[in-house]
Amino acid sequence: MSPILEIADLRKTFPGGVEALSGVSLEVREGEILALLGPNGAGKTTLISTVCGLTEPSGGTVRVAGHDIQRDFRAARALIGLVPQEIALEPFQRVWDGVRFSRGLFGLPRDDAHLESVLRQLSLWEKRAAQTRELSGGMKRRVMIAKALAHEPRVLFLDEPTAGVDVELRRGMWEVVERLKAEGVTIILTTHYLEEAEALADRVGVVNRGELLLVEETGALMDRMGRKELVIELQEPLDAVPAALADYGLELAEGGAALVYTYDRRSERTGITRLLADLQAAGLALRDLSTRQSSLEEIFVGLVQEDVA
Ligand SMILES: Nc1ncnc2c1ncn2[C@@H]1O[C@H](COP(=O)(O)OP(=O)(O)OP(=O)(O)O)[C@@H](O)[C@H]1O
Repeated sequence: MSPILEIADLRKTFPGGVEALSGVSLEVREGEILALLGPNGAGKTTLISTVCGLTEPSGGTVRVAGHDIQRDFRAARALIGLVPQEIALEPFQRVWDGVRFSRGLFGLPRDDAHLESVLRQLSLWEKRAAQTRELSGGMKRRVMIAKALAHEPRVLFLDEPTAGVDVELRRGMWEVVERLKAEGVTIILTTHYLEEAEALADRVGVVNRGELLLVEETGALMDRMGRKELVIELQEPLDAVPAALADYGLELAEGGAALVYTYDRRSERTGITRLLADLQAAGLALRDLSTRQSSLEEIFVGLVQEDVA
């Protein structure tokens, strides 16, 4: 299947000289959720704005379902829904009027059944007659999404959909995103929350200093980069790692009451069996063993540091 979004060597240098995008290439498959992760100022919003035609690229091309965003702007833009970072709504506008207006902007015929289904999907149907000023912050965000979906786009951009919202609202937003995916909408979201990418995304792209460092299946990224730690709790605390165990790169933790061994869970030989035998040979009595996997957060920090080095 050909990708729904094709970005090739996209560049953006702002007047004043900031190079926000320095040659980003990316293909997004229809129906997937792609999360773009990156620190503040990495270029995520610029990437989205450029794809959506709000910022003019300095170079490169963007095609949406084969339509070039510059040469064939109207056709390309009609396929895109954009939910920007900032909530921007008319305080006195009623929810229903707002979504109808958004659809009208694309010159589409009235389709109340579609708008009703969008509002229901976002749990806003009961609020259709409310003015936006009467809504909670979480509802306002959902109204922004409803407006972005009013013209039946095939690709939806969500720029930090859960920035600054509490855990419950964040989970509610994840459900919304998953429902949209089930409807066949391709979703590209930016986030600072690594658990969000891990929970939602089929693939993760890491952006740093205007470059896309990698794009990879979320699970494969975890597998490839995921280190595991074996935490060995000891009966008696230690002052230092015994010299006989120096080869394992163990770290003391919990005030000497635990040793931490880091290994690659994909490698054939993790070294755990030998380590346990050597622990016994060194006369150490164990209280408990546990393992934990490095999170996407640790992977991400590692990647960005590599890029800086
Ligand atoms: N209109 C503009 N004029 C000049 N520079 C800009 C403009 N918009 C963004 N930049 C610069 O481009 C770079 C990338 O910014 P961008 O907003 O795309 O980052 P981001 O990854 O979305 O960050 P955040 O996570 O903080 O939203 C930054 O250095 C920013 O200061």
